[in-house]
Amino acid sequence: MSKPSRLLIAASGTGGHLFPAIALAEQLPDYKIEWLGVPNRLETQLVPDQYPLHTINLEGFQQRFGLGTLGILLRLANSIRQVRQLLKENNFQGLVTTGGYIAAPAILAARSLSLPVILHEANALPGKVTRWLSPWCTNVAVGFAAAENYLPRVSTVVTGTPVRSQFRTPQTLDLPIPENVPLIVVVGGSQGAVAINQLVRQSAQSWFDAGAWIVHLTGENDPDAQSLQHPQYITLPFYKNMAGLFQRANLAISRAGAATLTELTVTQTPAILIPYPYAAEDHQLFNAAVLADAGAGIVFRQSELTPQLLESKVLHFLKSPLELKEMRSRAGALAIPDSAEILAELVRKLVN
Ligand SMILES: CC(=O)N[C@H]1[C@@H](OP(=O)(O)OP(=O)(O)OC[C@H]2O[C@@H](n3ccc(=O)[nH]c3=O)[C@H](O)[C@@H]2O)O[C@H](CO)[C@@H](O)[C@@H]1O
Repeated sequence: MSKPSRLLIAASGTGGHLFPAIALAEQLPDYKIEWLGVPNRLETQLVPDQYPLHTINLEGFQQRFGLGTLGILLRLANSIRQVRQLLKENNFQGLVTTGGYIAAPAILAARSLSLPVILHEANALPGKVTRWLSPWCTNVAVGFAAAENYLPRVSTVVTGTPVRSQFRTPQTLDLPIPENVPLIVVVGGSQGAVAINQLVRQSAQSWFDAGAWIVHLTGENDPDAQSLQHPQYITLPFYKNMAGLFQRANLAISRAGAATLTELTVTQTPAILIPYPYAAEDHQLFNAAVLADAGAGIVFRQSELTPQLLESKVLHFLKSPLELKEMRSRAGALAIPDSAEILAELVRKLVN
């Protein structure tokens, strides 16, 4: 039997970068996969035990201020050297990355060794590293077709963004929610969103009065997370079974990270989207526009959204099941549920 191919996956920082990479890795059980991340981010908790995690220190390189261009270049050169050494010592045959800062040294190191690189960009407005370095990659896959407009010199393929396998089969929900009540899920990306949490807590009473239940994923950093108590209200800092939750939900109130939006299309969950206003280059607004333009959701900028406006919009949806049904099917029309397999196929072609 031939030896398994060795693949390095560089994905780091947030759930939005990690979950799609984990979903892809799940489709490559015959590969010897190892992970590249940084020491103090979510990968130390989320990367499954079967993938050894190597870390490099990107501090300084990630800071926008403080270091001059020369400082940043020196850091980058140092990171590239570390990744090159890792790739050579372990005889990796290729690299997959989901973008972000970790992608810069990873792509440059792998290409300097002539290894194939597959870059997956989940956002509708590709990040800076993707825009700068995609011409160097062997293959560039995008989650949303809109991203292709920003990568004019690159040949890209629209693969969608991989979702964890649970999203594609019906999941049971281990939360005590009655069967026939409308369910609203509130989620602020993998870190939670304090501003959305506050808006929701101020608006929720009339949704309870209308019979709705709320599952509110607050993130770990909300000091007031426990301030609202109600029999129809479940609050958790983080929840693993997002597939079960989105499948059951009638409506989501959410930030507009690419991974979450992709999941919402796969589970066909209508959404009120409130893009994170401080995201790099306002990229969440571009993601949200993809769903809004397709009629799968509506978008509010955080600055224009008052508790009253949110309250009345949700009440409107709770009274309009037909409208929600149409939004569900429009969300479904955007979905590429087998994105992980499509990307895995690409990996098999290039890394062997
Ligand atoms: C603030 C910021 O810049 N965030 C970016 C970050 O995503 P960030 O991680 O903030 O957000 P995403 O929405 O893309 O992904 C969140 C992921 O965490 C999961 N989840 C969330 C809460 C929870 O309780 N349990 C759980 O499992 C979601 O199901 C999803 O898979 O990378 C994304 C992909 O490049 C970008 O589109 C986002 O804009």
